[in-house]
Amino acid sequence: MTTASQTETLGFQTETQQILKLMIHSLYSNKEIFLRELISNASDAADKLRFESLSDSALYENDSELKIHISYDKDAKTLTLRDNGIGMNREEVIRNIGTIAKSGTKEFMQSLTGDQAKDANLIGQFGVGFYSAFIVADKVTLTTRRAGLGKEHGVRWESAGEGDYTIANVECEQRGTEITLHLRDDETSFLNDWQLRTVVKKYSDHITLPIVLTKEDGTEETINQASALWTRPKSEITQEQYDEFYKHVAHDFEPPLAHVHARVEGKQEYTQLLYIPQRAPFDMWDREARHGIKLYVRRVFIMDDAEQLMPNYMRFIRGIIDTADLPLNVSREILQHSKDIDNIRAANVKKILGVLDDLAANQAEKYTKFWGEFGNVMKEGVIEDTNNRDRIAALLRFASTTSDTQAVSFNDYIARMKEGQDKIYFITADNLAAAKSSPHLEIFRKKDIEVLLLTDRIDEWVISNLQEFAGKSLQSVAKGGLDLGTLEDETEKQSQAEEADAFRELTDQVKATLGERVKEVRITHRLTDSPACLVSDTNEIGGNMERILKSAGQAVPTSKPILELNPTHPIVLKVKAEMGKDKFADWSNLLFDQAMLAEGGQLENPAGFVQRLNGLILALS
Ligand SMILES: Nc1ncnc2c1ncn2[C@@H]1O[C@H](COP(=O)(O)OP(=O)(O)OP(=O)(O)O)[C@@H](O)[C@H]1O
Repeated sequence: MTTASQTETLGFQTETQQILKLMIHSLYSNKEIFLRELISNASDAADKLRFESLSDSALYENDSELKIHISYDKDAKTLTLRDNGIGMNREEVIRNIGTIAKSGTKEFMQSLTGDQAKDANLIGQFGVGFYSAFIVADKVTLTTRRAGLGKEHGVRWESAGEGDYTIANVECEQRGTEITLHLRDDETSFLNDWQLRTVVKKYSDHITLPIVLTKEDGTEETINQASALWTRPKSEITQEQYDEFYKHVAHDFEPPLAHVHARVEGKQEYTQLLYIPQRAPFDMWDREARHGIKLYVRRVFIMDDAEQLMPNYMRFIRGIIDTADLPLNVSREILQHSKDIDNIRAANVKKILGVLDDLAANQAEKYTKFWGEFGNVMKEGVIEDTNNRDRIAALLRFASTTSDTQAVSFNDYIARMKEGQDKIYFITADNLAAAKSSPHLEIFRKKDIEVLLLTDRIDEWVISNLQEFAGKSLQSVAKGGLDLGTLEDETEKQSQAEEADAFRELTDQVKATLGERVKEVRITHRLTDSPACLVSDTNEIGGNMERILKSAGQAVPTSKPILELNPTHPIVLKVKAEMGKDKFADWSNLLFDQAMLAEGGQLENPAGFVQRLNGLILALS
């Protein structure tokens, strides 16, 4: 039980201390942002109060004019921010202020390099929030009372930002949170009307609540516009204001990559202000990741992370939707079954795809950055969003035999197709090096036909969901018989048929030797440099997919590969000459094993392979 004034000294989590230290060092050159962060929190606290009051208006305690106050005391060298928002109870203070409890904290700590410039970027991305106060203050006192609790339930938290903090229960007349920064001796330049006005204007003009400064002469002045940014006409909003608003809603430190702002009128009425971040958040692959955007109903904040407003594959989009069509008491459950919300989500997706189309067409550098950060998530869209599949497919970028980076679109590929080529060729592999050196590419190199190199795990699913693009079917170069259609002339086809006959006895005998390890053995002309390769049947899942599924612990139907031999390769000719002799079985197995290794597979019996290899080397020498 807590008694009034119960004082405790508690230690920060280890991570909190480390992050704090790093933050103070790395953000020092940009120290004024602490004001933005504290104002942003105060504004969120007001939003939360407004929302909770919808179902319990007593929470306003006869004080419904929500505001943020800034005042300072030159003699005491203190700067104070006060809000009459939701406030916190003791437990909430310990949980929210005493820890940096975020998903991704561990990943974040691991990603630190020790290089200050690099880490400064990362810390901004991670989110600095309340702790940025310690950039300029050597002591911070936070006094707060949660709306609806009696005045004896106030809490005072105090810390010098080193190892620990104290927390005590105090009487607190006013609901909300007051934060006093005891500024370091060299940070007193903030104790100045002009300086405060300038910084607030720069970073926090978009804040919907009035920010009231008590000036040196004791008079008060509202120093921001205090109207919701998204309700202002686009022509009156500067890029900088859009950027600062983004930082507030996204808790990001860097400006966004792009935004879209639109008002929809007619049957439904709503405003969209959506942003594409520059960088993927740390928790993008975390199941618990933040997802969705802020929902407002007629400018009243309703909820954060309204995941119904964005499909999963656009979970990195931040921003707000303000609608006139929902009741103020709308809940997450209602959102799940709302036709209005479905329509807004569909419209959001269209808007974001529109922005991406535009970046891809007109701002290549930005699009490349986007793809690097979010490409793998966008690929989920091909699987998830059948309505927009073709549009998303056009936004995909791949590595190919002409590009080591993921920069080739299907349209680029099609534009470079050879005369007579009617398929989009690709290969899937575990990594780029394996894809590039795959024997399956040899004939394509020889004929100068581009092949897409797909090395992300999700690519297998993307391809099987797409099947074709713009009427051109997607063809794995490692599946089925090689059919280059009109890319081959009649004489080539003729000589291939003749070779298949000439090698029939060999292929039959290799098949007899390998038995159950292979489905079939045949002659191929897809190889120029390698003696052999494995392919899978058209309807089977393929080696790469099989390995992915196995490593994910899934039961995989066993499919036997087809062994193809290169009739012009000296080793194959050597094996042909060995027919009927002692070493023939060793040679046959060797061909199979090396083909398996070349495609990134694993041998069932590696020691047996080495023994055979050594035996053959010795026999040759
Ligand atoms: N003025 C305030 N009133 C009420 N609660 C607050 C206030 N300031 C902070 N909090 C609480 O403390 C939490 C932590 O704040 P902090 O600024 O460190 O992180 P954040 O705002 O959640 O995220 P970020 O660090 O990305 O900005 C907030 O989520 C909120 O619950």
